[in-house]
Amino acid sequence: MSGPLRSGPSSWRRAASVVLAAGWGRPDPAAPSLPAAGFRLLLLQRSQRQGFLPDAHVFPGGVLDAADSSADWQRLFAPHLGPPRFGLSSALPSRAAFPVLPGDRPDAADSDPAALLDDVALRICAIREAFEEAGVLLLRARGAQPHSGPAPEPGCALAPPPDLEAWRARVRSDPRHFLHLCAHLDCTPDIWALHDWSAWLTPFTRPGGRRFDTAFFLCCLRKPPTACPDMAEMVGYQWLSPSEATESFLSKEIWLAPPQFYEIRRLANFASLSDLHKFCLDHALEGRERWLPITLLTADGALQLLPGDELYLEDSDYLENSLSTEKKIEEIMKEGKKFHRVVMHDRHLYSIHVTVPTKHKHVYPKTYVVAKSRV
Ligand SMILES: CC(C)(COP(=O)(O)O)[C@@H](O)C(=O)NCCC(=O)NCCSC(=O)CCC(=O)O
Ligand SMILES: Nc1ncnc2c1ncn2[C@@H]1O[C@H](COP(=O)(O)O)[C@@H](OP(=O)(O)O)[C@H]1O
Ligand SMILES: [Mg+2]
Repeated sequence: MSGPLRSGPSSWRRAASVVLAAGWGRPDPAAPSLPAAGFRLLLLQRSQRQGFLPDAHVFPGGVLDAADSSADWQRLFAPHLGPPRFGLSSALPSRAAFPVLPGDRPDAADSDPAALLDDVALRICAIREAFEEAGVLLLRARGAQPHSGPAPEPGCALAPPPDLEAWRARVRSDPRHFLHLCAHLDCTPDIWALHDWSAWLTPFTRPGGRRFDTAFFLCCLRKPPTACPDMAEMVGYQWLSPSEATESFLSKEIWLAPPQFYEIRRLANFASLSDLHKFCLDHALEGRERWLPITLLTADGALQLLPGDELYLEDSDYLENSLSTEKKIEEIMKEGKKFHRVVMHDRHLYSIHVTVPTKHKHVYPKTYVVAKSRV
């Protein structure tokens, strides 16, 4: 296996995404007032003109803007909820030491006492992006009974305002308008409905490639809100269950990048929306981990190695390099036992191998191997 050749440091963009899981299917006839049993996920189709992941299906999300941590939000959250956490439950213990990014900095609020904490600002970013990209408003009326900590039940998105398109154009041109929209609707971003879920760093693929440091939040909704892609950055959308999304990917109807595929397979562990929501409430994560997948190029495909895998190297050289081998995937898989990896046989054929125990009370996907006839 060959190792690193030095290349310059990437510039990292901080970003946030929200995985929207909405109740789907017929309610139980025995308990019609309860929400539907199953759930589907909102996947947005990126434009082919995007510089990064063109045409991919992704969860709503994008780059953190200074407006997301503006102290001006404090007035909107008042009088019930105040800084620093605005009623969010206590902070997760800080992340593992690896990897440290060149641009890692203290929480914005450490350097500017008026700025919002990253935990709050990243949630506002994900909620703003869901509005910009899908027209979905994850907002909460300011007059609603304040609750301390995460939302006890899955909620609903707010009905879009009649002048949705005008507002969306304003917010897209200047993210500061998102606060004005919230004030106009007498709402706050529903930061309590977004649960910490995961964090992914874009793996190194080539020098100068775009790199994101993305926080993923999970939000359960009782029913799917109307989604309306902006038809610029996003040109389509689908609500798909984890198994439907997997099938659509394998049959080449949609393309998913490995982190999205991993998250979809992780969500396949949950049989119902209430199981998923209960998991988010009961298993509030015990720690924050940010994963840097390391790419291992093989003779016939590639692997993305994740922390805990026996080939994973906690070495900062792999922030800017991949590994390579002349061996084939099958050979590499026969040699090992301790797996936490996504195997990329080709662009539409991934498998996931997990034999490591989970950390921080999270759940990992089950090993997912596609039938030999499809390989
Ligand atoms: C898509 C986002 C990076 C936001 O981008 P935007 O253009 O909207 O600002 C983000 O939502 C996201 O998905 N982040 C997850 C981490 C990430 O970077 N995922 C892509 C991984 S690319 C990869 O694995 C290479 C695989 C390949 O090209 O075959
Ligand atoms: N009409 C359009 N077609 C393609 N991409 C668009 C677009 N309008 C905006 N974008 C791109 O979408 C990205 C914005 O993503 P987000 O707000 O989710 O972070 C930006 O990419 P760049 O980062 O390449 O400029 C922006 O250029
Ligand atoms: Mg985006």
